[in-house]
Amino acid sequence: MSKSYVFPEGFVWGAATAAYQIEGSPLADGAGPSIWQRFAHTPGRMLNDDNGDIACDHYNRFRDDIAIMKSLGLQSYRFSISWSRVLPEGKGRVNQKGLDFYERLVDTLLENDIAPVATLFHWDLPAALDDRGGWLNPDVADWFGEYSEVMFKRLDGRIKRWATLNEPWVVTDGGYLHGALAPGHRNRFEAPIASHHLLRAHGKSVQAYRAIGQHDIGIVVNIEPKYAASDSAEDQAARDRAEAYMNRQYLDPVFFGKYPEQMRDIFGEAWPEWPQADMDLISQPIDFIGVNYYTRNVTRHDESSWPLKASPVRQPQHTYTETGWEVYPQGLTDTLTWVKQRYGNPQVFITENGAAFFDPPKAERGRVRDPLRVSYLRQHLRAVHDAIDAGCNIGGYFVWSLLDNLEWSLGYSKRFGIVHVDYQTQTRTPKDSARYYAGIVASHGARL
Ligand SMILES: OC[C@@H]1[C@@H](O)[C@H](O)[C@@H](O)c2[nH]c(CCc3ccccc3)c[n+]21
Repeated sequence: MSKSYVFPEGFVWGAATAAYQIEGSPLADGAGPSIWQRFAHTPGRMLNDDNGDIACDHYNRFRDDIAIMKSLGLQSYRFSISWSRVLPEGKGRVNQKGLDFYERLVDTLLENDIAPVATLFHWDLPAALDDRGGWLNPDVADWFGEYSEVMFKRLDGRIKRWATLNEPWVVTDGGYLHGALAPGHRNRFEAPIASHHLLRAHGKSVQAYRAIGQHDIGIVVNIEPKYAASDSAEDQAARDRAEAYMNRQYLDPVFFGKYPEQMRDIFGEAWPEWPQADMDLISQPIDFIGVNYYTRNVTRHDESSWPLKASPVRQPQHTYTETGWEVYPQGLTDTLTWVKQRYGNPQVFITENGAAFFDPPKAERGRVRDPLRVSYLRQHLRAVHDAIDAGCNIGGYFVWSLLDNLEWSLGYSKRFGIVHVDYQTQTRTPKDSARYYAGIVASHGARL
């Protein structure tokens, strides 16, 4: 007898996007540049010299995109707010037209019975703040608190679920340690400082919310479960370091008020000591966490890898996506039960889960067949249900992504959308996976 995959009453079905990846018009209506607008116009940083000047033109087409969400039966939509649209210099003067865009977006979502979930920071730091040191300047926490307050005052109540940061790990590892993402630094001493200031900024935003907000606030982290490649002590230690570095470096401070002990092993002299007052600010209570899950990592000790001394071991028995990620749905169940067990079963939303497989640049007679993505979604939604059966407190699921969009420095080469975008005509075409997902939503999982 196969089990029923009907999800609990109130489980929320949604899709996710981010501002710089879909909006286009980055400087319209008084918006200031972000570090991603600057990075994307820096020769050599972006595949095919792609940039977000147009992207999915969502800034102009958001009503059509909301109509698509409605047609799919989505109950919620996770998007991010471009800080420099609202505060062109990152602080001080508010650009009302920038705020107006997000107000129109939110009101149109509500008119269509779609609950907005807003991420305040999804990597696009105002360039004016980067000129002042960005995440390396301790004042950035106050700047983020000020921006948060502007947004809470204008939209709290219509937005009932706020996320402060999207994936501080990626911001630090990509933007300050390895340099593949904006602002493109490669500095072992900067990375821990950026991480800490990101978490302090999270804390200032939560503090601001507790003073004026009436609903829920949390943080979104990417979790990639680590599995030792062998029983050897060095592979186990490598796994522990990798788990501390990616999966615990942010959640341990938020939930326990302290960093994993492995951080000093990893960064050595580059790992500072921080005051307890900072850890108290970082670890004030939140209402939920967003978990972004894509893949797992089978980890071995690797003396040559920097700074982790750990490397992934490829798993040829499994399918890999266009971004080189192993399809491993059990890793999502393992991630959710790990969060439950380690952090006391907090409310979790899967705020991103999805895959890039090859999709054609144009639809064929109004159709885009994406069987691998349909299979990916089925397997991972079943994995979520298994975690709920194991007692995990899961509030909902947001597929990444609603639309094909700008995959950061990989440009438009990777398509994660359940809705296809023809970048030459801006035509949207729901893929087979969108129809599949709509059926899951309509049956609340019964058709899984
Ligand atoms: O790469 C797909 C998406 C991005 O388009 C989103 O903006 C971003 O939030 C996002 N994060 C991740 C996970 C990052 C990650 C994957 C695997 C290993 C380490 C980190 C995947 N994605």
